[in-house]
Amino acid sequence: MTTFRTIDDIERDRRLLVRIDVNAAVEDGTVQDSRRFARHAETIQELLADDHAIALLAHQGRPGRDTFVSLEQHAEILAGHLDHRVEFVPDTDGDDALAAIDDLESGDVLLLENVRMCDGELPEEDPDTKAETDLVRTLAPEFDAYVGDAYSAAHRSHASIVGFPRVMDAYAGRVMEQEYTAITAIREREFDGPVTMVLGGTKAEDSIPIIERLDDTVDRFCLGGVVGELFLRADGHDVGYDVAGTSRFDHQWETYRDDLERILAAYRDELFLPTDLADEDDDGKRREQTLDGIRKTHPFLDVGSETADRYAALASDSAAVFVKGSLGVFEDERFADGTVTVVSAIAEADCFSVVGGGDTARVVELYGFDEEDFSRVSIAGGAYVRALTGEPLAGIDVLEGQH
Ligand SMILES: Nc1ncnc2c1ncn2[C@@H]1O[C@H](COP(=O)(O)OP(=O)(O)OP(=O)(O)O)[C@@H](O)[C@H]1O
Ligand SMILES: O=C(O)[C@H](O)COP(=O)(O)O
Repeated sequence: MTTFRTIDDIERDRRLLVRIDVNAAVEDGTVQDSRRFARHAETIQELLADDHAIALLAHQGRPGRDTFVSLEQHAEILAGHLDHRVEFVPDTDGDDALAAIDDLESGDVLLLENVRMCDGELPEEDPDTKAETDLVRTLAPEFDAYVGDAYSAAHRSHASIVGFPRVMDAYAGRVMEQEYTAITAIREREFDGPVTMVLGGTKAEDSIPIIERLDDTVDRFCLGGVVGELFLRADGHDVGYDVAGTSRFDHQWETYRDDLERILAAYRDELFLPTDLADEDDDGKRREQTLDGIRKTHPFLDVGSETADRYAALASDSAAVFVKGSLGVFEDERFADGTVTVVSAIAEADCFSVVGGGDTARVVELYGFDEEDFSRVSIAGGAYVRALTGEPLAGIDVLEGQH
């Protein structure tokens, strides 16, 4: 249930400042992934149908990283998804930006330069402080209303997320509304049957609080990926440590060993661990090993087929399934079987389903799944984890504060 106003509540033909999140993987200066563009295009199409004049605010990367680039190419990619011109202005809140905003007419779409190039944007501060930044003070008077559509950045208390709603009428865009509804379902909905979470990926720091805080809601956690191996190590198996130059395990083990062992003991009935794992043999082929007498000599890159089938059966027999993190390195086809088998079972099952995680949700696109077969394929990463663990999202709180 949403507790904020949405774009359905905006009168037609207004001047709107719309915060989207098209932050993407960037290699050698070039954007690699367009999922977020496609989603925000849906919100923008709806706004265009209502004759609004639209200026878009977004970020890419962070200062000091090589993904911190101009949004010029983002405007082109977005225009492709919209099938509508998107004017790019290489300025965010200076004279050039104000001149372009002044020229905005109904049906126009303008993308301002990377908002993280503005001094006031980034430090995490409370909404009232962010409302005092030059960015907010300069741009807010130019518009009738603000639309917050950047759910995947809603965990950041940045000026463009929390500052504008303090001083303007603010509404949630479709992405914000849909992601919020799907993800908060895990806490707010009663499901008529078991709730399963596929919990993999690389980060113990994400998985530990998810298990602890969703203990009452989730009946089975199917563990895999680096996280699964760390739990296997906690269970006394000879896996879950770095070999062959990897550096994913030992530092996490040192940091989280006590938590992993404690959680395994406390929630053993709900935790499902891999019973076989896959690695690469000397000929570069996939090789599977069961846990009996297992010794890690190569990096394991997927769960084995016995584990995948077991998890798929659990997913098929669930009223709801949430995916956070993959069961293996699905980007390499040889090690996609675990994740793809389970995601296929979810797609076929008649259950409420959310596939999320910044990297993991790519599996849907990469392996040709139909998004319609899931209740939601989330485009959020950090915000997804925070929402699952029940932490407030600053960008949602400010929208709710308007109600
Ligand atoms: N056994 C493994 N060894 C190395 N990497 C793995 C393994 N299993 C899964 N991964 C990697 O985990 C990644 C997905 O999990 P990640 O921890 O990045 O979580 P996410 O929720 O998808 O993303 P994020 O938290 O960054 O938004 C994939 O890119 C995959 O290659
Ligand atoms: O990609 C994301 O998760 C969001 O855009 C937030 O980006 P950040 O982690 O750089 O704040």
